[in-house]
Amino acid sequence: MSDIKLALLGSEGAGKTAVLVRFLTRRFIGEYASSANSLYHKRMSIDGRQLNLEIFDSCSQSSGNTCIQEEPVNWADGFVVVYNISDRTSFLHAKSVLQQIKEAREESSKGLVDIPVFLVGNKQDLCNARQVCEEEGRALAQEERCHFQEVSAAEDYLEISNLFTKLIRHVMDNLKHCAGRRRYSGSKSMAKLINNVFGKRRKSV
Ligand SMILES: Nc1nc2c(ncn2[C@@H]2O[C@H](COP(=O)(O)OP(=O)(O)OP(=O)(O)O)[C@@H](O)[C@H]2O)c(=O)[nH]1
Repeated sequence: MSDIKLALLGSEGAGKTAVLVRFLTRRFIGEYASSANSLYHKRMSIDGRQLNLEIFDSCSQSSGNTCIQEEPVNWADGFVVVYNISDRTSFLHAKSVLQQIKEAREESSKGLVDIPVFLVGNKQDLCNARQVCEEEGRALAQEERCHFQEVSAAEDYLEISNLFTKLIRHVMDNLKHCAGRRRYSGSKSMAKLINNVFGKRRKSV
């Protein structure tokens, strides 16, 4: 059984929880009362391999209290960075998060290890209020060497499921590639990035 750890990052209201809940339950729940970071657990099978998935969902309204007991820098094996296509500020925030991940990655691995990242433009159903065009999202993803997909947590299940599957496959390949080496060395900025968003609440779906 492989352990795969993912973290969802993005600005307040971008739809991180909605995207994640869609993936985990196939359902869209309009409102989430959460005001804390959450850790979701799911067992699943991909390509015949059993996986123990842990997904950290950061909450922008959490007090930001920090520190997991284990070394935080080793925590996430992959990231999903979510913005809202009808909110340019959330896109700029996603851009800054991608840059932080990139810096942390460069610092921790000297470019040897790529941490898989998916940039997700959510709320595609609100295209009449669109503030970020799809090409901008794709261009940013190219610049930051990550995957890109626009979705609607409100309307899509398949696309969201496919994007998580793609990310998880990429993480599995990456972990195979890193086997025998230390996954990521101690990077202060990666620790800071995770620490900034990590809380201890746990949820099982
Ligand atoms: N129209 C539309 N609304 C969405 C979609 N995804 C999420 N929402 C709504 O956007 C609001 C915020 O969604 P959340 O999933 O709570 O966003 P979040 O990024 O987890 O927000 P924080 O927990 O505050 O960081 C909620 O009212 C959702 O119903 C979508 O694809 N389309």
